[in-house]
Amino acid sequence: MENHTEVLREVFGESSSDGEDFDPQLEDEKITDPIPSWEQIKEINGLWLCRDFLSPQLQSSLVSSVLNEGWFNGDSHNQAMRFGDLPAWAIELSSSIREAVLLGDYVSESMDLVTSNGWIKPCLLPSNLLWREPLFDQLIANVYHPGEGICAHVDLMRFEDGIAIVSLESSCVMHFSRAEEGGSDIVEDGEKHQLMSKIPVLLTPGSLVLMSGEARYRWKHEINRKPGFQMWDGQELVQHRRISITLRKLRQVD
Ligand SMILES: O=C(O)CCC(=O)C(=O)O
Ligand SMILES: [Fe+2]
Repeated sequence: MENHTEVLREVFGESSSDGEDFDPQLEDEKITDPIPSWEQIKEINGLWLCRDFLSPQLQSSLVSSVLNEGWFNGDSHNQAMRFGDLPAWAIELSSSIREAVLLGDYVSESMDLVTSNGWIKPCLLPSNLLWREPLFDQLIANVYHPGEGICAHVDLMRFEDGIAIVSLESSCVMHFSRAEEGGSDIVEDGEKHQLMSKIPVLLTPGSLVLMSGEARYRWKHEINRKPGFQMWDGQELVQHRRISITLRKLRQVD
């Protein structure tokens, strides 16, 4: 962000003091409590994870809001999509995402921008995406029972760049693999194995994933919850129901 003071002023309001210039240092406690901690997935440009995005209370209230929509009342339904006007809770969720990005960028930019080797810290989400209106206008809520997941895919091109996924309930491992075809495949015992290894990312309840740029367009993501695939730290994760909320923006058609 170019001017954080302005941005923070806009989002969090004026300083409570007497009209003096806004001083982020003085405002620290108000605006950085709690500070979201963002982790960059180093192997994949544009992939960020915020593990403490939603407190346990906010997680349960979000689960209630989703279930209260009645989308999953029949056993056969495990996915719901909404376009355009999103439910109030989803609009609130979008605002919290924008806020978490702003706070994350604010915290990292308050440190030295340029490191000793001249490398500039990448931002969480390019500002043209962060400030578009609305930030998101499409949502998918998925409910996964134990053993259920989602095949490797790149999200459809009908959606713009900048995709957010909020995870609730059971933890899972999402794997990322390069979307490029051919090149590095080898054939062994009649099966195709990709030389390129998959990058595992642990999605704990209440976490937020942000995908933009390469992470969104050049990497596939998948969740394989078949036995043996949900390994983390040498242990297989115990599976319960998992709910995810994916937020995206539809591409404008000219
Ligand atoms: O459930 C998830 O965490 C991912 C969902 C997803 O990738 C999608 O709906 O495109
Ligand atoms: Fe996806």
